[in-house]
Amino acid sequence: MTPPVALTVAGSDSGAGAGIQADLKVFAALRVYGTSVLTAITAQNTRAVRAVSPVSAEMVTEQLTAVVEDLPPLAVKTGMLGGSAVAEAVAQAARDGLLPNLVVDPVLVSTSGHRLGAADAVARLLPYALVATPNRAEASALLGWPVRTPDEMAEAARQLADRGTRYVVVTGGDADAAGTGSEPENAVDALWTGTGVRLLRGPWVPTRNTHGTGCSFSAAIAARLALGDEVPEAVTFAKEYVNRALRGSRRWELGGGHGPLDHHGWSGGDETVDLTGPSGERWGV
Ligand SMILES: Nc1ncnc2c1ncn2[C@@H]1O[C@H](COP(=O)(O)OP(=O)(O)OP(=O)(O)O)[C@@H](O)[C@H]1O
Ligand SMILES: Cc1ncc(COP(=O)(O)O)c(N)n1
Repeated sequence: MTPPVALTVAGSDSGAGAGIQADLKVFAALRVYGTSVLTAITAQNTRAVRAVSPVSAEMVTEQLTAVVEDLPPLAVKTGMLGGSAVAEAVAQAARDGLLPNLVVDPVLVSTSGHRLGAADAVARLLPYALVATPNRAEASALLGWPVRTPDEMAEAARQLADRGTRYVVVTGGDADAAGTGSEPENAVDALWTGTGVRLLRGPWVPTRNTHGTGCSFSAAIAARLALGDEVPEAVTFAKEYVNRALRGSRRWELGGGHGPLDHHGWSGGDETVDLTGPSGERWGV
């Protein structure tokens, strides 16, 4: 059967743990045909981003046109955009109706600490997004106040939806969502559904290999939307997928920094995923 098409509009990560490369791996793992529009080239590995070379807004528009006129996507995700000119080129494509089921991952800073984008550039896309997936730092930068606790994540999701995004998931996976500094029991995300907030809890995976979790999460949402899921189902699926991929690469030794995820389930058998939370509840929405 012909697979559905998804599109990622993002930066290249030469280490291939995040960015375009991660997105295409997720699309392939989830049996969706992935297409790509490059917004920037990064010289990057698991330890650091050494250099960034932006792609011009004109070239981004050319790539978008080439893809959508021949391989129209059923869902689209954006990651690293670089500057405002590229963000505006993508926003124009969205206004032209070329980017259905748009998932915006507001990439601002890499796990290794390098600045990859600007909040005002991301903000241009929020009115056209079906789903936005900021982590707490990104939500803080977009809103101008510090987002730390699950209650604050829920409020941030609601406030960001006021910018025109239908569904907002504020992710808290990158640190202890309760702000205590210790290893959390659950990775908590807050999903604004249009009528209220649901907290999504998944078992915390203790691992250093977290490079590309946010990219993989948003790509998995886009892939599931392309396959016909409603947003809450797509988000739940993506959270389970990332959890499995984190567990799979827990013991991998790739690079000296934050290593990548097991996108293809290669570790499958030896890392069983327990889909019940610590208190026995089934997690998800
Ligand atoms: N160690 C972990 N254990 C379980 N789930 C995690 C862990 N880290 C992240 N997640 C989950 O992964 C998804 C992506 O969230 P995260 O907050 O890491 O994105 P991000 O900070 O944008 O990622 P990155 O910037 O590393 O690409 C969320 O559902 C989050 O709960
Ligand atoms: C090209 C590109 N896009 C996105 C990220 C963010 O991913 P992470 O926060 O895991 O470093 C990245 N490092 N590089």
